[in-house]
Amino acid sequence: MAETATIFEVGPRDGLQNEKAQIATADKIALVDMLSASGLRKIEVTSFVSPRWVPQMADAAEVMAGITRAPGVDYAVLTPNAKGFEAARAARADEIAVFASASEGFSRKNINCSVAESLARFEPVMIAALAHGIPVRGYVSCITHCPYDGAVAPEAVLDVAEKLLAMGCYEVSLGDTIGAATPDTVSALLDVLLARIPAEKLAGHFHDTHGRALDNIDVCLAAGLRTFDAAVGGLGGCPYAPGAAGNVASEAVLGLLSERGFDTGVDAARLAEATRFARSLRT
Ligand SMILES: CC(=O)SCCNC(=O)CCNC(=O)[C@H](O)C(C)(C)COP(=O)(O)OP(=O)(O)OC[C@H]1O[C@@H](n2cnc3c(N)ncnc32)[C@H](O)[C@@H]1OP(=O)(O)O
Ligand SMILES: CC(=O)CC(=O)O
Repeated sequence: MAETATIFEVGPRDGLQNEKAQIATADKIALVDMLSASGLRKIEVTSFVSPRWVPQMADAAEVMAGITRAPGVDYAVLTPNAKGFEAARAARADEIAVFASASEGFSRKNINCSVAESLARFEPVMIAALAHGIPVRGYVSCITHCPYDGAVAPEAVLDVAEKLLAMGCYEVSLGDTIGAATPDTVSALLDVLLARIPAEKLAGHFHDTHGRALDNIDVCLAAGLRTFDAAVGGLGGCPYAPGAAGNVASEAVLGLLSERGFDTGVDAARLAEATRFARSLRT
């Protein structure tokens, strides 16, 4: 029997958050429903962040209320603080994600605080989420490069990842926020991380700015990681990371994982329908 791997679909959130023109709430809902029908088991739907900071996600509650929940699918949302968590809980998110950075420059630009302050802010979110039985995923952005501070040391990533796991995150997703990672830098990072963290606690989150995302995923696969974030149609970018291009496309990750013999449970034809629709939403 084939070994399983997970595609964590982030298109409706990471993919759409950077679109300049406001995308209709109904279209966002339709996209999530198409993704649900494709067999994906993890879908990051939206983020409960400040609408001043990310106007595209201002309709988070409406999107969550409008989607048709498929059995067996976890619908995830980003929550940067307690206010975001309360909104996520009200919206019946199946899981939430807190997001930190390995670099100070990006942390300040993205969430207006230092890395240490962000972790302190996540503490009450974690406590509340775990008390309500809501699993929490952690992100570490800028795993090899920061658009403001330059190269990032693997030890800085390890420090934040270990703190997120110690707080209670079930998994940490390693964000190559501006798509600057290469197989060599990913390999060097994993050498440091895997000496302290089991591979099943880590996920890869690659942007494809320089066309290296699939090569980087291959390195992660060889190291034992089995969960990869991706955005349908290669949508994506981050409003606070100049140079961040789209996330690696879900359909490309599906192709790679299938080629490598992994079972993802995703129906390629259904995903292709969602891909066409996602591309039509690009502004
Ligand atoms: C790599 C990636 O893709 S990461 C994801 C993309 N980036 C993002 O989503 C950026 C998210 N960042 C943010 O939302 C903001 O930086 C914050 C909320 C974390 C911090 O911003 P600050 O301005 O420092 O927040 P602060 O706590 O001072 O509150 C300011 C205002 O925002 C509101 N606010 C704070 N948090 C939230 C929230 N989660 N949801 C909605 N509104 C919020 C406050 O109520 C307050 O509103 P008011 O001025 O009307 O009173
Ligand atoms: C939160 C994210 O979206 C991760 C990243 O790209 O750094």
